[in-house]
Amino acid sequence: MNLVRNLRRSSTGLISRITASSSSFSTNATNTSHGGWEDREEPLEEYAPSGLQPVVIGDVLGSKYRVVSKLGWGVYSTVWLVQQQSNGPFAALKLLAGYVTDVPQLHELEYLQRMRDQSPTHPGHSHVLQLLDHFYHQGPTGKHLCLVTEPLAQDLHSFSKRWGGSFLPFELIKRITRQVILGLQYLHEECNIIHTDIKPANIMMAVNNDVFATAASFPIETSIGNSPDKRQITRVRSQPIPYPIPEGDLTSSATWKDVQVKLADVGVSCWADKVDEHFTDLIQSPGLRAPEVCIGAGWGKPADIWSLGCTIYELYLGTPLMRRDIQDMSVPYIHRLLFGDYPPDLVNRGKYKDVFFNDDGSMKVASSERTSIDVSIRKRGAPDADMFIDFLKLMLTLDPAKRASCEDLLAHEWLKEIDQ
Ligand SMILES: Nc1ncnc2c1ncn2[C@@H]1O[C@H](COP(=O)(O)OP(=O)(O)OP(=O)(O)O)[C@@H](O)[C@H]1O
Repeated sequence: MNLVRNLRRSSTGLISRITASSSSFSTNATNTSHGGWEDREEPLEEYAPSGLQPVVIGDVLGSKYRVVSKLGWGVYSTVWLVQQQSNGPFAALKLLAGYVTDVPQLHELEYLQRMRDQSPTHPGHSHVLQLLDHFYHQGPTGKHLCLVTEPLAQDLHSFSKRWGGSFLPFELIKRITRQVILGLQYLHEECNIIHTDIKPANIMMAVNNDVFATAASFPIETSIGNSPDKRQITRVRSQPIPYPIPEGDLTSSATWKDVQVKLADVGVSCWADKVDEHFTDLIQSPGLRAPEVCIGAGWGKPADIWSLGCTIYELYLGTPLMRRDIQDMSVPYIHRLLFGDYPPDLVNRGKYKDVFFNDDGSMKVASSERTSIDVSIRKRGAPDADMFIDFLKLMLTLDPAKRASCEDLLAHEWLKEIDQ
């Protein structure tokens, strides 16, 4: 049951992962049992048999990785900043819950191996998370897969929040967009992987080793609690690494020339030729869910392109296309409001068409209301707003057969002046 609950929560994003903001760096070490930050960390119930493995700062895992701080956590894992020797390079160690090893549909290790080894010279290779090592850790409650990857700084969701009410600069958005598309092209065309959960929180920013060295010197906050089987668990406050905003004119392309982002979290991805073996048809977070997924019409690589469109919209406007707490059932209605009627062919293929559509093909919640994303995009006042709208709509095309591929997107004029 726990497993099913976890799989379901992860696949639909019903639990939002809340990572500590950069302000966590200014906190002092404490040892409180209850308080604010603990509520935003992994629930103690996850430390059940076959669940998460408790970790203490200073632990050595895999005989050589010393735990320095905590980078974050997810529904399947906790993620730690580790170092092999003092002054040595840092790495991120994802310690997966014990039950993950028993789920045949979860192939995170295989995806990461494919991503590392398939085509290292492809321009998208440097825009996907890189695996460095892996091993199994035998703890008192079971065997845990540990994935050692390159360490990254904060994700684009938390980075955008740091800008408060201001928009991310256009030049930065273009650069990020091009890199994410390259990374996705690499996954789709070279690795044969469908990501299934493209969203700002799964795109992370790369920084050099010095940034981790500085971060490693900040105080750590911990708290003691009890697991369901009454073990004493030390929980550690997450300290994702804030991306250092460069000096200079933030509207200039040159200022952002070194920015590098990577597609991360292939935990619920699938092989493009084995979609049927994926553990759920209801992939993606509801607000970024493709029309074909919503109505059960079968999905493939184009579903990632839809989520990519939602992601880029969010980076451009600083606000998601749909509220994060949108209900599964409401999503097709919002699609209609924003983008018009679902194509009849698509509706006819939908396993759940009766949930949303009447026999005559009209939607059950009838509304003549329409709105357009164009207005809010133009309000940002970019000289090339129309070009951007055209670019975005190649991704936010209701019919998956007509949606752009990564290759189409990379050839679009909106990206033409970006060189990396
Ligand atoms: N390589 C990395 N470098 C830095 N931080 C990382 C890295 N990998 C993961 N994290 C942090 O750990 C968190 C959890 O990782 P990840 O999303 O891969 O786990 P998950 O268990 O698959 O979670 P979920 O499915 O809930 O997203 C991320 O949100 C991020 O904050």
